[in-house]
Amino acid sequence: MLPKVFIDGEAGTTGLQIAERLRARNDLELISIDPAKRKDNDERARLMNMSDAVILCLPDEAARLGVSLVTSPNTVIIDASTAHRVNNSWTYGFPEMDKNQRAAIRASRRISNPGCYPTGVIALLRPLISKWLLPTSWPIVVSAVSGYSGGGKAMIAEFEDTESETSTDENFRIYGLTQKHKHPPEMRKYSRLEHLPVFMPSVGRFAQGMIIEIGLPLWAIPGKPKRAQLQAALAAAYEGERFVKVATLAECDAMTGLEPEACNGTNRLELFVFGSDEEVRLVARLDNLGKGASGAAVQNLNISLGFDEDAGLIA
Ligand SMILES: NC(=O)C1=CN([C@@H]2O[C@H](COP(=O)(O)OP(=O)(O)OC[C@H]3O[C@@H](n4cnc5c(N)ncnc54)[C@H](OP(=O)(O)O)[C@@H]3O)[C@@H](O)[C@H]2O)C=CC1
Ligand SMILES: CC(=O)N[C@@H](CCC(=O)OP(=O)(O)O)C(=O)O
Repeated sequence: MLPKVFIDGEAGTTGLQIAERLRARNDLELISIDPAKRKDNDERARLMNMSDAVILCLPDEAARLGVSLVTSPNTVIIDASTAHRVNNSWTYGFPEMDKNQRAAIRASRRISNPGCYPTGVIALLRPLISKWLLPTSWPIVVSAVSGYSGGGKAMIAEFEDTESETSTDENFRIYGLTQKHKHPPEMRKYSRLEHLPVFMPSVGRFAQGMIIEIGLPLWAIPGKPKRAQLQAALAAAYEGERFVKVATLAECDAMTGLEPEACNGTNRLELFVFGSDEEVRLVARLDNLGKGASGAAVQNLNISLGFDEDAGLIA
């Protein structure tokens, strides 16, 4: 019998893209809820408990409630929301983060999908901190820009639907001005930082794709690490990984700019170390709906259910 997979929130931005990646597959059965019953808890519970895996693509509160509906001990939950990302009872669904992480994901029934921005931050910082090239106490400032699909259906309507009450004609804006964004605790925990990073997100008039940047004044860091050491640490950490690509220094030096949409439609995460031995710009690029959400959820599902890790995904 094929494993059954239920996406709760299938009609949302993340859910739709997961369904798109799974619908074409013949190695699993996708269970869909009658749209009229999508907020009926009895029906949700029935479908969840008959499934081998449930992917929650819901706002945080609805995701917490969704988890409480799962009583079957065999059902794996992959939660795309922020609700359980720093909860020690859950496994963080970032397989490339650590050599043991895949095995942890495979053994777990509660997997929390990483946030889109934290995916870039953790991918850049964790190897540098692990190799002692950056002290855990270093003050980190993260600047980032996302496409507007990052804000889900509501933000898509803001940018695309001129009839919407919240319709905007802005092309770009910074946000998260109070430093209360939901992502810094996750960035701190899995990068192994002592302090919360300062987080400076922004959104632009393009649907999908994102860039995350961290500037490091190497001259000020104890031990004065060289740019090549940083690049080598990243390249070593992700050697052999099909979805994480670390640019060589020559590739970085040949570039004069970087746009955020190049990974769209893929599950790729690209990492760059620009600059000199004095100052570097660490950069991550990904599709917020690819490795930042839906692609990552499918990758975790594949690991959890024992499929090829890249089934349904584009590297
Ligand atoms: N968009 C992105 O780039 C990313 C999103 N995520 C996370 O994924 C989750 C979903 O986000 P996204 O897809 O963007 O959001 P959307 O707003 O696009 O979709 C959310 C879906 O959840 C449904 N929903 C809301 N409340 C309930 C409820 N109580 N019971 C059942 N269904 C409900 C909505 O139904 P309806 O609107 O029809 O009522 C909608 O279909 C969020 O936690 C988000 O943080 C994670 C990484 C990136
Ligand atoms: C442009 C925009 O608004 N982006 C969202 C991030 C996407 C998201 O929903 O966050 P998760 O990755 O944690 O689920 C935000 O900043 O809240």
